[in-house]
Amino acid sequence: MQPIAIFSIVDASFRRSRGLVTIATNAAERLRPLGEADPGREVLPVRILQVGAGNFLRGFADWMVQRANDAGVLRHGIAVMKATPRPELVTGRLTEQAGMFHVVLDGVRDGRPFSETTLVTAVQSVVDAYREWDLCRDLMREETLSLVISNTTDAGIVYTPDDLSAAPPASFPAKMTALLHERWSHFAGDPRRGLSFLPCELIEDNGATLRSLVVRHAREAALAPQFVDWVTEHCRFYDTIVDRIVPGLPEPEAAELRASLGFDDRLIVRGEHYADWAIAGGPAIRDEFPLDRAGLPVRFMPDIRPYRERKVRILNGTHTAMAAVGPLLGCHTVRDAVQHPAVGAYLHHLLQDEVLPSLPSEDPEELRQYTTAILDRFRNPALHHLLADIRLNALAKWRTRNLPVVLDAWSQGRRADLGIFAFACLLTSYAGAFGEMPVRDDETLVAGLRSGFDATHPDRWIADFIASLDWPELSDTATAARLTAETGAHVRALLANEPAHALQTLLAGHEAKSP
Ligand SMILES: NC(=O)c1ccc[n+]([C@@H]2O[C@H](COP(=O)([O-])OP(=O)(O)OC[C@H]3O[C@@H](n4cnc5c(N)ncnc54)[C@H](O)[C@@H]3O)[C@@H](O)[C@H]2O)c1
Ligand SMILES: O=P(O)(O)OC[C@@H](O)[C@@H](O)[C@H](O)[C@H](O)CO
Repeated sequence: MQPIAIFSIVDASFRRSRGLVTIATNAAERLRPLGEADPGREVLPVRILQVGAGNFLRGFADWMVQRANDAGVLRHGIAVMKATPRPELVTGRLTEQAGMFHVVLDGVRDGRPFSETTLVTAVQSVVDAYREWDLCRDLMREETLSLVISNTTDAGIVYTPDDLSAAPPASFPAKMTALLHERWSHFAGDPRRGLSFLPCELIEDNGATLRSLVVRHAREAALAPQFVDWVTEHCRFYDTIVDRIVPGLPEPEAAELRASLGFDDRLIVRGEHYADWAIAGGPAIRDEFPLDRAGLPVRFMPDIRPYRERKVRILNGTHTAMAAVGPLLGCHTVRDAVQHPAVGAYLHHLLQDEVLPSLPSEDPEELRQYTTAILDRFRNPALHHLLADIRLNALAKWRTRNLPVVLDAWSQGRRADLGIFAFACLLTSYAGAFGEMPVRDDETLVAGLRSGFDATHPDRWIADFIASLDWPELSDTATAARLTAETGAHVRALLANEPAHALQTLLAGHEAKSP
């Protein structure tokens, strides 16, 4: 077995070592503070496997681990695994930068601009599942390893038939199954070597779903029943819900930040100061990963489902709606949308009249304050959160974040015109009704929308599109018919007038009906 190699700034040569790391020889130069001495970086035991190294994990989980390490609460090194086959700059840069990068948190505190910068040095190694699968397997033989943190987007925790003997298996759950099997074999089923999974994907029951997929892959591959028992009894899969807005950082702004920091850091991530990590677990995970004891915003609780639902419906659902409606009225960023007179009013009514009534709460005032705080976060002057980025895969997001609000409203005898208006905006703009806008969504669905589009007879087009959706929520004929009819009405209004006019008319009618 190859030993795990680590980045160390103390090792100024950053030579390629025998183990997990490919290290650029000039990494120390690239990250050294201009004119300052080598900070003398500590070598940490690798306790965390991190799957993915996107903006969010860097600005949230890595930031938390770093803060807890700095506070002396943890001494955790992170091994990052690149788990997608496509070429990607981030992990390459991470290797070049010896695993280090800056997290800049910007916002307003006590009415004044507030900014805080953290240099993350916790990442000790980077492995590529597609080029270095053997090294990923070696990592599983490390005694110190105890946690797996992932963010593979909403598309990562899914079942597809897979080959566990491939190098690597294709899907994230199948990769985890193969790696866990390696660990189980190496440690001869030792119960103490089970791992704790903290998935950050925003899907419902993320931990439980990942566990069920690992067990399914193990059974389908006819792995030993003792392995399945070890997974279910000695590995722990926690449901978690994460919250921190971490938009991508476009190059002109990134260059400014690099200049102001004095580091040639190509992986700077910028986000808001607010953060919340709710983990469905008790004393065991809290003792294993006591981030809260370092003053970090992490909560351990028996059931996170209510928190997840309100966060996804209020924050992410509002993001999805504004990303559908805002660009049609000239808004480019989240702040543009909340500050736009008509779009802002639309979002206010969407939240007050459709989203909040869909969320049962013992403390409505607390829920209102939570909502107000989210709208304030959307106004953060330091962040330029592009609606175009949030529109990525917006059809699936509307389905998981907005459609449940619509269906709850209907089942409670209320209307949900505003949520459906967002769907109509999405469909018409994807079809090209308002000129060419960049579309990054399910290619089959978008092709269907475009080929069938008929501005003069939109009803048939909408009916065909909704009938083509393989969404179990619409399997009931009456529900599908109602969504078709109501979306069709909004589409006709959008096509007959400018979107701004359609929105004004919708709001005027809505306000007239509101109590
Ligand atoms: N950025 C935020 O503000 C924020 C906040 C909370 C949650 N999230 C969630 O994070 C995700 C987006 O992350 P980001 O903003 O860091 O984007 P990003 O594009 O920077 O990173 C996405 C990461 O996911 C990895 N990935 C994608 N598909 C994968 C797969 N099938 N298997 C393994 N890895 C896979 C990519 O390699 C990359 O590392 C979304 O699902 C979002 O809901 C983002
Ligand atoms: O990242 P997405 O594309 O799934 O969703 C866009 C935003 O709604 C999301 O990233 C939020 O900023 C985040 O969930 C805040 O915690």
